[in-house]
Amino acid sequence: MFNYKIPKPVLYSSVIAGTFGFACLIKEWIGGERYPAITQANGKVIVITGSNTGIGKETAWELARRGAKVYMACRDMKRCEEARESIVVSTKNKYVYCRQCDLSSMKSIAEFATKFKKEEEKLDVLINNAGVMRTPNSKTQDGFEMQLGVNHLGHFLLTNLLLNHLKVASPSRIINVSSVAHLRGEINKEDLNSDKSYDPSTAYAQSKLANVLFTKELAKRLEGTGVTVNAVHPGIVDTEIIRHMGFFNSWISTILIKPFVWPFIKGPRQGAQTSIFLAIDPIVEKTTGKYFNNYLEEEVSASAQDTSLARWLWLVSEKWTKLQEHL
Ligand SMILES: NC(=O)c1ccc[n+]([C@@H]2O[C@H](COP(=O)([O-])OP(=O)(O)OC[C@H]3O[C@@H](n4cnc5c(N)ncnc54)[C@H](O)[C@@H]3O)[C@@H](O)[C@H]2O)c1
Repeated sequence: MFNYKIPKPVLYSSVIAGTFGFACLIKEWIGGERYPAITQANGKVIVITGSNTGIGKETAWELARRGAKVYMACRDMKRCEEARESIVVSTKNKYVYCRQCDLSSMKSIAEFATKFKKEEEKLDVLINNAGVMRTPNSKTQDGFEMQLGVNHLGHFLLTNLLLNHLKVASPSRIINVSSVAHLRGEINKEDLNSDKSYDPSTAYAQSKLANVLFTKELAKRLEGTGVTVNAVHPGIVDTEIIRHMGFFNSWISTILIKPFVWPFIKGPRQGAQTSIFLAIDPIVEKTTGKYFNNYLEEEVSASAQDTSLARWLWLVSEKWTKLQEHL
């Protein structure tokens, strides 16, 4: 009889390596397939908000790799420049630019749009990606609740200011990065700006529902122009979005919780794939007013399908952002 005992160090390291390998396989499976490399973006002018980190940075990298001229519309110019340099070096595409655009300031958004329109004659793709989550109770420079202001109102104004340039490039596309969190969102008509009471999680869900309602209403208003607009849930992605989430952003969580959840959450590159697909794939050139997750169209919540609510939100957003004065 064969009587060979596996030495303990060998046994333990095999178990660890096997478990790690299995975790990697789960992560790849959860992350989904990478968008296939055939579609190029040469000659396309693309604006991506919040593209110095996370999903936005990976979206910028991939579209630059495919030949697009990418404008990184960011709040923090130092971090934007660092990200831009790394993208230019690794993609060898020098047509990647940093431009200041703080979505918590209507003035900054208007300045960005004016400058962009002087620099470019058309815009092929606008990716409204920037976002904040569960911020402490705070207001933007114009007095909007921070999450509603940055995630929805800022993008509402930016998109409207760039619409003519998108029409010039028609067929062209807008992608709004929303979230599965919209499913539990409600639009609080009595206290949209959370002035009377504030809950960080409720305000985030409201802002992400606003992204879907904006997508639906804008798609209607753009019928016949060749400009499409779709929303996306990127998945649960390991990014800096948790920066305001106390314990989950602490070193204790990094040591005790992250190793166990790591296989089940996407990396930023994986989280960017559906945005990239919606930005350039020919198959969705005419698709508009839809919500996607992992390349597939998905149902949205009942509130997100409420057309009169979408119209109400549009009118309020138009008024609050003083859109007509900016046009
Ligand atoms: N990470 C997730 O699990 C997840 C899930 C669902 C949806 N999302 C959405 O994905 C988008 C990207 O988030 P992420 O996960 O990459 O997070 P992230 O924090 O890494 O990136 C967000 C980006 O938005 C920028 N930003 C924040 N405030 C801004 C402002 N005032 N002006 C301009 N830019 C600003 C940040 O600087 C950053 O570049 C967000 O809209 C988020 O709501 C993320």
